[in-house]
Amino acid sequence: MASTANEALALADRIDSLLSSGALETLDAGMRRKLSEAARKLNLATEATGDTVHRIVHSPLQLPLALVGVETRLFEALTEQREATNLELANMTNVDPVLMKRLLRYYQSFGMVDQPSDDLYRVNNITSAMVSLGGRAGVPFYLGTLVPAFNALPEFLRKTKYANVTDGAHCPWYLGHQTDKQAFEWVKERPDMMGHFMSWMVSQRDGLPMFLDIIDFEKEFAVQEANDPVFVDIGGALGHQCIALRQKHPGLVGRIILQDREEVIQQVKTRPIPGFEGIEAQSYDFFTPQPVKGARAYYLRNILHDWPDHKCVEILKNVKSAMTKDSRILIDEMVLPERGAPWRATQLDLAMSTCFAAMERSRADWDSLLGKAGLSILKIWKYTDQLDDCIIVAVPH
Ligand SMILES: C[S@@+](CC[C@H](N)C(=O)[O-])C[C@H]1O[C@@H](n2cnc3c(N)ncnc32)[C@H](O)[C@@H]1O
Repeated sequence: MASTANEALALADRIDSLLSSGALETLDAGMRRKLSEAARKLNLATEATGDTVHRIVHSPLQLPLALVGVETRLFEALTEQREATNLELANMTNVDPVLMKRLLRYYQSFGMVDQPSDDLYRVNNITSAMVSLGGRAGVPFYLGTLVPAFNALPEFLRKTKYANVTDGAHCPWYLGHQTDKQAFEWVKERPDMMGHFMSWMVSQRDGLPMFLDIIDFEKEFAVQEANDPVFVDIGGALGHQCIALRQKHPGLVGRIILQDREEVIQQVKTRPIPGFEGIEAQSYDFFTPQPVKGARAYYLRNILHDWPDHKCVEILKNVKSAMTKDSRILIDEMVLPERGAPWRATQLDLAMSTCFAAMERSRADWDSLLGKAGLSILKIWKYTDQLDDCIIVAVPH
């Protein structure tokens, strides 16, 4: 007992000295993650009951307060200045200094800024994350679009007697927003949310490996003729994955084609993101037959997780109708493990359920879904631990 207490005390001291040494910044991403996950588990395993309850009941404050920091440009100002006093930050953001002090007190207590002395605040890794494209887009997008649906989840489940949510026309989304519009239709009518949604699609996996890091696409999926479609990104948003492919393999032979809803393709055509040159953009509804025939790779990233099984079968059958013998479907999605699924994955699973009556899937779920669409899995390449993201290569039986 005494030795465990001594070990724990020594560990706490070592953590304190590591934090104050500045040495953490020299660690690579893998080591930082290992440490972060270990600390997270330790934190939860040692949390006192009162702290747990207060952390959870006040958790709905964190996202709105993050939005205040984003909208006032407080995080941006601190990132630019590296460190600043309360009054300097209040002046830079036009926030009442008394309110600013209270906000900063909250942010430092949640590790969102550092406070090296009584009246000095310093940027840290969390402040920088809030200034990244993901922070600037994800924070307002989640608060405006997903949170009302999240809040309706308990009432919805109570009313449906805790049945699994599988009907895209009847899920907490509609109750939370008091709307009859499906989520993509609702977002389409709100240009600010549409802008955040698209930026979030571009940035939500920033800092993680991508499928092109583990697959030599040019070697695996080459075509001979410049006119042959080599990569069709179905529901590819602004085309960031097409651009990544072009940048990774500048000499890749064949057409790279982005497909998405009309309003998204309009944005791509009028305001393309950098690097889109040479990529084709096509409006296409994936609930209709695929117009590009015989492509080498039909790629769907985070598409099927937006839809319940019966709708995914429709989408997949539409791809299948265009495939020739060399065509492959590349599904870029999570394959959830049966045990110990990562937190970034489980929260997305329930977010998909709440907004779309959809889900993240395990290997058994994928086998069952693809079987219903007349497809089999040829191979699965896993490329992230944080979310168990994989490329599932599927072909007709
Ligand atoms: C979750 S996002 C994924 C975007 C992109 N594949 C990625 O991984 O970043 C879903 C995408 O599907 C598109 N989408 C939704 N319904 C569609 C439909 N019926 N036909 C084509 N695209 C659709 C959306 O506009 C959005 O870009």
